[in-house]
Amino acid sequence: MTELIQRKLSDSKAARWTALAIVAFTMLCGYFLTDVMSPLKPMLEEELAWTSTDFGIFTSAYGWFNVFFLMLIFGGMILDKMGVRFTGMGACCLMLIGCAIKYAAVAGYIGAEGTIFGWKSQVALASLGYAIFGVGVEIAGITVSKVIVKWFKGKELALAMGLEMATARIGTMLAMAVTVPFAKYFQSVSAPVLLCLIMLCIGTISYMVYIVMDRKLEASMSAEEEEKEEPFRMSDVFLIIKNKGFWLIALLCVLFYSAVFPFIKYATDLMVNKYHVEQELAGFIPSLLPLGTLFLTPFFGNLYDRKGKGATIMIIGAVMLIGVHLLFALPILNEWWFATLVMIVLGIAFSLVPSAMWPSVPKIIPEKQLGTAYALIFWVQNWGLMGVPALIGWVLDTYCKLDTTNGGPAYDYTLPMIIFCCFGIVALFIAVMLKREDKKKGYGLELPNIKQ
Ligand SMILES: NCCCC[C@H](N)C(=O)NCC(=O)O
Repeated sequence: MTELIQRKLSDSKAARWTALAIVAFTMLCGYFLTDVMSPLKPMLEEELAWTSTDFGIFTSAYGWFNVFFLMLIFGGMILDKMGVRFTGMGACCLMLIGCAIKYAAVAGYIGAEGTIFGWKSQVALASLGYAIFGVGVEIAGITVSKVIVKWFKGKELALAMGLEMATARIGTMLAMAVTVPFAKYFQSVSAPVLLCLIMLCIGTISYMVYIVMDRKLEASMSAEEEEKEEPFRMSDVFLIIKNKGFWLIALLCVLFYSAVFPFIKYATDLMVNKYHVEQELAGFIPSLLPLGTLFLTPFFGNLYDRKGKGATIMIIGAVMLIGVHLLFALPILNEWWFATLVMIVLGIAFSLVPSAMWPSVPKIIPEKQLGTAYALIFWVQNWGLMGVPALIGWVLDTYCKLDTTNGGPAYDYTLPMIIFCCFGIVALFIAVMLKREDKKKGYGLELPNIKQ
């Protein structure tokens, strides 16, 4: 009797790495727009008369709808109910709409004059666009995490997640390095946003290609495997939020990322103000951060896949984060080369924690609840991504303004850097608790991901 052994499409190395490359490119385009305005802070102040508070409001808009309208949580539920094809396309459309509104505002096509709710119309409309984009890119993020679990579970899961994050961070790196020269070349602060809009169109087309692959993957799955995909139930949310391990990961996530992503928004300005780097070159130093993560996130992901030690990796990352922000806060060595060295260390910390954190979630939460679990973690994280930039903008305007009559720096960044350092300290505390919880519950965070 001939026995037919059915091979899933994801069993093919070429197919699963191709699927990964396609969705990672979509994320690259999303991350480009996420950070494109950061290096433009000094130009926004000079050309559009934005204050640090305006910049802080705009930056915090990223999380408005995700946090207050629970859009991310709905996104996670939609993902678990409707699947990655529908949700991913919806996320791409939201990114495009948000980016178009943001471009129209920064270019002065809408809201060039007047105020809305007491804010400059331009700031309010650019923020609205960014808030819509924020929903899209976050839902795209959880969708892509689920896509990767679908193709890589029991295989090179952490390496794949690391590579996806590394690719996405090329977007952050481009935003840091090319934005100011690009804006100066076209003599327009909005030109880089237009470039992002074009990139997002390409990213959306790329996701359409993935949809074709996803259909083929499902067609290749046995009926038994498809049946395993039980429908999502509301009670799943309660099961997730009753899980202590979930809360520890969510808290570690918000604290760690609050000390990194909002820092990136101000890093170029820090380089100008504390390390006296030329405005046009200042973005290059923070761009080293995502550059380092390009190689290190997959490297640490691979290490986690093969050797385990996920919880320990997160603890080491948190310790490094504290050291880095302390060095940026201290009034020592205000030299560009020192800032560069410290930024490289931050790049290592920023590779360690995500490479272990995201692949640890499927060890704590069952696969059918993963979309919702990632969404809930991103939701908690978005409180930080929304609140911290606004807090730093306000702190800069209120406590850190310097006398600029002799053309010196405009801000003293000591206090903002101490705030970032405090997030690192609490993150370390949570990471230690997570390791203890893992020992108690046996999640297997210290074990390798690859099943022999
Ligand atoms: N600058 C992009 C923000 C994406 C936030 C997203 N919720 C996330 O944390 N993704 C994982 C990562 O490490 O980028």
